[in-house]
Amino acid sequence: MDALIPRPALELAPGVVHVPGWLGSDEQRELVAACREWARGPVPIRHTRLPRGGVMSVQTVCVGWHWQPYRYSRTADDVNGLPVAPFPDWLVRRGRQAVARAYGASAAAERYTPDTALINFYDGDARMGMHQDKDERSSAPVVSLSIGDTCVFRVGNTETRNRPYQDVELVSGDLLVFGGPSRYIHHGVPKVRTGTADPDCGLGSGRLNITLRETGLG
Ligand SMILES: O=C(O)CCC(=O)C(=O)O
Ligand SMILES: [Fe+2]
Repeated sequence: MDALIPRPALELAPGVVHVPGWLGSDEQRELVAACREWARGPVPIRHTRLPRGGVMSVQTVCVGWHWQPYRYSRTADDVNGLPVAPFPDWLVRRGRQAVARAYGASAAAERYTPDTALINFYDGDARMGMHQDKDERSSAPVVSLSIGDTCVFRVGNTETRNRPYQDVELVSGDLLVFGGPSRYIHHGVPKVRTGTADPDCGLGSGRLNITLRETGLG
């Protein structure tokens, strides 16, 4: 849905680029359809268990490599032990397009080869606390795609989980890339605005976020 007031692409901090409306409705629906399949199996989407006994409020399924706190493996040892679905070539290409859009076309964007996707589904009161994505051995950028309900995404700093930070709204179809000096920023999702999804995005309710990453694992 085109906003009445256009939202320009912005570099929020060095290496953090927000591109509103990067994905069209058709592209969003294709991603939603792919995520629905991955959510069914071979490893079903679930609330990730944390080492101290809690569970995350978001539901997550992984492609390429399985993430569990705080490591990657080929098999989902904390779910059903099965190998996760392979990372498709079309998603590598999508990741390269995202990096090129955010940072400009370059040899580095062409070399970007994400090999894991974490697919998070937020419903009800699901949120994500401030954290760093630091279980990857590669320092290549993280590409984040948002579909469905709008959320408040908190862009923090590399030093602490606290201020300074800035809050941005991620709307259905938005791209956010964080890399370079901001690859290890703390970030989180303090709020999802229930019922704000674009009706054309393919998701009836809730919010879907897909992050593409290079694990740097062989
Ligand atoms: O849902 C989001 O926008 C962020 C997800 C995230 O930070 C993560 O999966 O590590
Ligand atoms: Fe993250």
